[in-house]
Amino acid sequence: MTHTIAVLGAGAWGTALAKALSDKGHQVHLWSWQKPHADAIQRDRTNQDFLPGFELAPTLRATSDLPDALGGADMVLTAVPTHVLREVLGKAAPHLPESAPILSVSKGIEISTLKVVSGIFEDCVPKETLDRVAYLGGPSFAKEVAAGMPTAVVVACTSHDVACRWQEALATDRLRVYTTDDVIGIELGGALKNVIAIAAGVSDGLGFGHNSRAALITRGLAEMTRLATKMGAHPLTLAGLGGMGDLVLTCTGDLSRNRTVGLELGKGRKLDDILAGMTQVAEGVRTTKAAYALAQREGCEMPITDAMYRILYEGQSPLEATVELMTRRKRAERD
Ligand SMILES: NC(=O)C1=CN([C@@H]2O[C@H](COP(=O)(O)OP(=O)(O)OC[C@H]3O[C@@H](n4cnc5c(N)ncnc54)[C@H](O)[C@@H]3O)[C@@H](O)[C@H]2O)C=CC1
Ligand SMILES: O=C(CO)COP(=O)(O)O
Repeated sequence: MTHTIAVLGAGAWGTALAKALSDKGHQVHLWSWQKPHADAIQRDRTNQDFLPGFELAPTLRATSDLPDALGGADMVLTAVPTHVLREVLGKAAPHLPESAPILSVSKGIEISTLKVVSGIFEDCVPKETLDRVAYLGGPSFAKEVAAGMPTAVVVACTSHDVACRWQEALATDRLRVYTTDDVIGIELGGALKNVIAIAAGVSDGLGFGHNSRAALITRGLAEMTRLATKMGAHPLTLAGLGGMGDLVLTCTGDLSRNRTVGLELGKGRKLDDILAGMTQVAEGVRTTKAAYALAQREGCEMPITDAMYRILYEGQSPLEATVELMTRRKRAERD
């Protein structure tokens, strides 16, 4: 069965998913907030700014008019950076098609409220819409999905029916889609791994080796799991695609924007300079601030996140942060 799907957000991930959906036969309306960008996609049949090199199907229609993008859609996918989601949902809410399943693919935590994406949805859409909203997680670089490389993701939703509808809409022989009801687990896994990915990049940028990176991945997963389970997640979710899977991908894969930020920091560049040279979002930079505050609120020890906070927001040198991390109080592994 094919659908008309509005994809709100024409960055790398929104475009890769829009491409996957339209290649599968769905009618896709891809919304960019900037008219020249939408016009260029519509004219060139590619997204030169965020996902160059991939041809988009003739059935995909790009627009910068939000009501037009949502008009006639029976499914809606949101793919904008977390810090603009509230603004985009505010504008989209009056035009959301009744009873359409919604899928958010953002991975972050809002700094001003410490809310994950489901919390932002709670504030922005009518209550009766909420059980139609699903959340996507898992190791999935946009470029590899666009290139048709086998990828496995997870759709989390409180409604099994909605999760299955997205599973059905997205799945192909190159995109395997699992379902889960653990929304908070998938959301926190996807957001917190970005912080650890920056740390792994810092480690590599400092010239450290595989031992250091493996330690960061493993102890990163431990602190991600500590916070997520405290907030209601199932521990096995964090060991799955949306936790461990995405963590390994972004801590080791050179396509990761978060890991790239870390690499440059480790080499001694300043955060502002690094960000000024980037056109794409590295969610982990903002998420570090939010996760640091969230850990304090929840009384949860997150030493790698704390170290990243000191590097990103207090100007501590990566080397000094490393020494502090390595010499913190001695403890048992499973504490
Ligand atoms: N790129 C990837 O491989 C993956 C990304 N994600 C997540 O998806 C979300 C989106 O990421 P990407 O598409 O990669 O980001 P991106 O940096 O490639 O694109 C961001 C898009 O948001 C738009 N934008 C900026 N300000 C806006 C505003 N005020 N209103 C509306 N749109 C605005 C930009 O013009 C751009 O089209 C993030 O939360 C990211 O963590 C999740 C999985 C994979
Ligand atoms: O979340 C991602 C892949 O699953 C993308 O990671 P980056 O945002 O670090 O590129």
